[in-house]
Amino acid sequence: MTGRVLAGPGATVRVSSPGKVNLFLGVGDRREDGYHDLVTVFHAVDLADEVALQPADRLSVRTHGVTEVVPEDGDNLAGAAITLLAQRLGREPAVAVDITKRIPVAGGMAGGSADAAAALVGCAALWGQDVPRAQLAGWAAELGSDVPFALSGGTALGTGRGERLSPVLSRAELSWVLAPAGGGGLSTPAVYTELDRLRAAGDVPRAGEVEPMLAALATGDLAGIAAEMANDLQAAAFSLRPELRRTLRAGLDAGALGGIVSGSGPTIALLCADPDHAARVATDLAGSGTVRTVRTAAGPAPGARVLGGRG
Ligand SMILES: C[C@@](CO)(OP(=O)(O)O)[C@H](O)COP(=O)(O)OP(=O)(O)OC[C@H]1O[C@@H](n2ccc(N)nc2=O)[C@H](O)[C@@H]1O
Ligand SMILES: Nc1ncnc2c1ncn2[C@@H]1O[C@H](COP(=O)(O)OP(=O)(O)O)[C@@H](O)[C@H]1O
Repeated sequence: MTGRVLAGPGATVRVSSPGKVNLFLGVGDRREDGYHDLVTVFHAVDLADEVALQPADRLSVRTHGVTEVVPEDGDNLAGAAITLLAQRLGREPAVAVDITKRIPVAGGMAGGSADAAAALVGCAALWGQDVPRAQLAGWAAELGSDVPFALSGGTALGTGRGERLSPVLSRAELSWVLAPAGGGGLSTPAVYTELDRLRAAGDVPRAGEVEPMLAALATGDLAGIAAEMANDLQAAAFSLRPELRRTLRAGLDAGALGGIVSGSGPTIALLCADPDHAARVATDLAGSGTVRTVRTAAGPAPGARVLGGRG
């Protein structure tokens, strides 16, 4: 159940919600409904957005901390989440939302999904509604394939279009260097479409089986995790953004254990041995001239959760 929060007039509920890296992303062929069946290992990282919600006369959504164009109000995924929740609970979506964005926009790290999950959890708390987690996860899946995982966080196996989750036993604490590529984000549908095009044009290697990754996670075998990282969307992201190859190469040359395009990209995620190693790789990569910004992060991180700061 979500926690019951008795929010008085003017109260603010703050929620932290994580970005993700797909440690493994196997993509099937395009389905009749336009989606692709996935076998993916989601891994939440502590690069998180913070979403503040307050009672108001009407729905409004503002974002801070990004230069990219992010839709506001009902077109923002957080606004869409509040509209859906209000409908289901028979209420007015009268909430002012303020999002501090840290997750790169359109970066393949599911930042919009994180904000949608935060809005669901935060609004339920603001309205003092005990919504069972399974109910919330069902509504999350209506908002987007990645939204249920942003609710759960941790490390999880995703199937279906990514919305069906099962727990993954993981003993690994992972240290990351994240390099959001310059030149703006990549559109998720465009990357899936490019993969379909590449597959129709020739033989594109597929990610293989997920079991070796699950085994490496279960034993906390960092070298095994690095070796088993795979992403079927990577070839499509490289095709649309060829310079990503250079960033990945520079990260590996800087000593990362392994590297991958995160989801549909263009963020490059580099696995490191520990936080100190990540800091060294980040410094080297920043000096390589192949990226504009570099961040470090750690996982697994918890899913969307109320921080409790109200008043
Ligand atoms: C690629 C992934 C990997 O985790 O993440 P991102 O790179 O976006 O973070 C996800 O599959 C993105 O999930 P999400 O961004 O929630 O996608 P949705 O809103 O559900 O769908 C947007 C569009 O992406 C395509 N899509 C999405 C999921 C899926 N399993 N197959 C698809 O083909 C479809 O064209 C769909 O219309
Ligand atoms: N709260 C939000 N944060 C970021 N992007 C959003 C949000 N709401 C809607 N969007 C739209 O969704 C698109 C994909 O955003 P995002 O979730 O950051 O990327 P990705 O799908 O690559 O993980 C953005 O280009 C933006 O137009």
